[in-house]
Order: sequence, then C-alpha cells, then structure tokens
Amino acid sequence: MNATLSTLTNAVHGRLIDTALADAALSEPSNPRHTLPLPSPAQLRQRLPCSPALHGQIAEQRDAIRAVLNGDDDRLLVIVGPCSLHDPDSAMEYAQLLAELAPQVSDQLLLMMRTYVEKPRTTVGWKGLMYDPHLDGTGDMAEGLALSRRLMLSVAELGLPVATELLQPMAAGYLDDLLGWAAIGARTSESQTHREMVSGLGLPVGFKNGTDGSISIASDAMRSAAHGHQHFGLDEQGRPAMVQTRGNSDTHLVLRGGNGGANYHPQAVAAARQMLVGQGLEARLVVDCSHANSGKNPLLQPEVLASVVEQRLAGDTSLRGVMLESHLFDGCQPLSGQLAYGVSITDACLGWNATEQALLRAAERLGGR
Ligand SMILES: O=C[C@H](O)[C@H](O)COP(=O)(O)O
Ligand SMILES: C=C(OP(=O)(O)O)C(=O)O
Repeated sequence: MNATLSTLTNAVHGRLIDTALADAALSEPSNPRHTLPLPSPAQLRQRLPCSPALHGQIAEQRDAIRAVLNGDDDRLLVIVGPCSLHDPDSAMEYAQLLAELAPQVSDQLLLMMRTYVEKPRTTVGWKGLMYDPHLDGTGDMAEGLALSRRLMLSVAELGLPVATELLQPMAAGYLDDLLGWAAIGARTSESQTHREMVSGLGLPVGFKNGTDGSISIASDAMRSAAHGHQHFGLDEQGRPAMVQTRGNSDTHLVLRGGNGGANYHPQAVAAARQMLVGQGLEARLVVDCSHANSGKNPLLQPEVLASVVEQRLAGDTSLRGVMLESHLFDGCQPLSGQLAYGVSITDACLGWNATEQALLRAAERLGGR
C-alpha cells in the first residue's frame, strides 16, 4: 500500500472508530456487564514457570501416552482423580497417594491424574477452581488461574502426568504446557470452537460422546481437529488474534454413556469401533467408567473397569484406556457450610481405598495375561 493510500485508510478507519466510540458512549447498554482485566497467558507462565526439566518430563509423558493410545504399548491408560479439585490440600494428598501407586502398577497401567479445574454444568452450578477459587461466587479468576497452574505444577512435580478438561478455549493457553492429556467434554465435543482449539494443541485429546449418547459428534470432532484451522483467539500476550493451526490427529473417542444408558459393553464398543474405522479413523477407545456408564453411582465404577479389562483380555485391543472419578473419600457433598475434607463438591466419586483396590486388581488381572 502506498503512503497516501495508507494515510487515507488510516484516516477512514480512525473516523469509523471515533464514530463507534461516540455511539458506544451515547448508547445505553441493554444488559450491562462488568469486566476485570486478567493477566495474559505469557504473564502467568512467567510468574509460574514450567522448568526445562519439567518441560522435558511432560514431553516424555506425552510420548508415553501416545504410545499407549496408538497401541504401540499394550498398557492401559488410566485417567483417575477427583471430579473437580476444590481444595489444594486434599488434591495434593490424593496426588501423593496416586504417585505412590503408579510405580507399583506401571507394568500394566499408565496412571495420570484428573486435575480438573473447569466444570461444564448442565444448567448452573460451581464452575471449578479456575472460575471461583474461594468457593463463594466471587469469581476471582485471576487467583483461580494462578491456583490452577500452581496445583498442576505441583502434581507434575510428583512425576504424574496431568489430565484435564479444556472447557474455555480462551483459558487453554494458561495451562496447556503442563498437560499430558486433555478431554473435550460431552457438552462441547460438537462445538466448532473446541475442535479449532484442539487442532492447535500438541498433546493427545479425547473427545467424549454427547450426553445423548451420540458418538458421531466425537468422530466428527476428531476429523475436524485433524485439519488446520484459522480461528479467532488470543495470542500469548492476551491480544485478540487470528490463530492459524496445523491440525491434531492425536485424538480418540471417550465412551461415557448417554441418556440411553451405558456404552462400554462389548456390543457398544464394537459399534463405536466400526463407526471410527468406517470414517477412516483409528479405533482408539477410552472408557469413562463414571457418568452415564455407571449411572452416576460412583461405587459401580470398578465393575465398569473390570468389564474393560475382561474385554481386553478377550482380545479387544481397541480399548486403550479408562477414566475414573475418584477422591479421598466416597460420595459428594453440597457446596454449603463446613465442607468435609477430601469429598467431591461436584459429581460423586469413588473413595481412594476402593480406587486403589480396583486398580491393583486390574493390574493383576492384566499381568496374568
Ligand atoms: O463430571 C461432571 C458433571 O457430570 C458435569 O459437570 C455436569 O454436572 P451437572 O449436571 O451437575 O451440572
Ligand atoms: C464433565 C465431565 O464429563 P462429561 O463431559 O462426560 O459429562 C467430566 O468428566 O468431568
């Protein structure tokens, strides 16, 4: 563009912006919103850095997870931990227990910790540590982001791969360098925005089937995420940006059951496998033992896990992983008054003792193959 044209263009844009600002100043907002600035991803990463040693560990863990998901390593991937983290002390006590168990079962199971700081809600409810770290509705997201990153760093420093659901695409850049694996939840697998985000991630990602049980939304998501996209997003400095991604084919389907019931039984697994292969996708399956696969009864998760183990032993090599919702103690509690330590404030979880027993049993059974 020559200098005169550029000056003219700037002058026109300048006038448009001035007019827009004047209009904005004059018009009454019909639904006023309050905003508070947040740090940029770069600022938070600088404040809570991932050391080169940790960075190397996470890269190795991603490769190990990929090897299991691709079937090059015949261990079972296990994504296990609280439905949501709401209290750093109980989260770290849980992480310690898991880190002690991991080497005991590592010949058969590759354990990673569910480190969930964002919760998708069916309607409304507490949306996770990242949104409301004080658990009081004040929405201190600056602290929520810092606390979430600090917790993930601490879990990773114990040597555990960190797994989380990425719900808000704008927030992924604050945490994604720390993750070994991520999920896109049942309520967002169909969302173009989430598929675009996944296409720019450098880690394995599981797309869950929809809450209605639809598995095709997840296979569509896998095909979309494998492509490069141009999308609206934020750069590292938090500025609005056109983001160009390269595509991510490191994805798989997570069977979590649906409104019609469970989908971990051999027939449902075979149908999922067939659909993926029919669409030219690799048959890589992870079974979520919780949610609709256990009818939301956390104590049934060991049964679902045992079924997956038996299906593998019977020769189903497409089943590559499982997910369990587990906390220090069984059940869940409402978010009000004095909270019991180590009990979920979102979905009901399986307590640690039963979780450990179920995982030891699975390892023993798989080890005897
Ligand atoms: O795993 C978590 C929940 O199932 C999900 O966040 C939905 O929860 P809700 O139906 O209680 O909102
Ligand atoms: C919200 C979750 O699951 P889903 O998306 O399957 O409901 C979860 O695993 O925390």
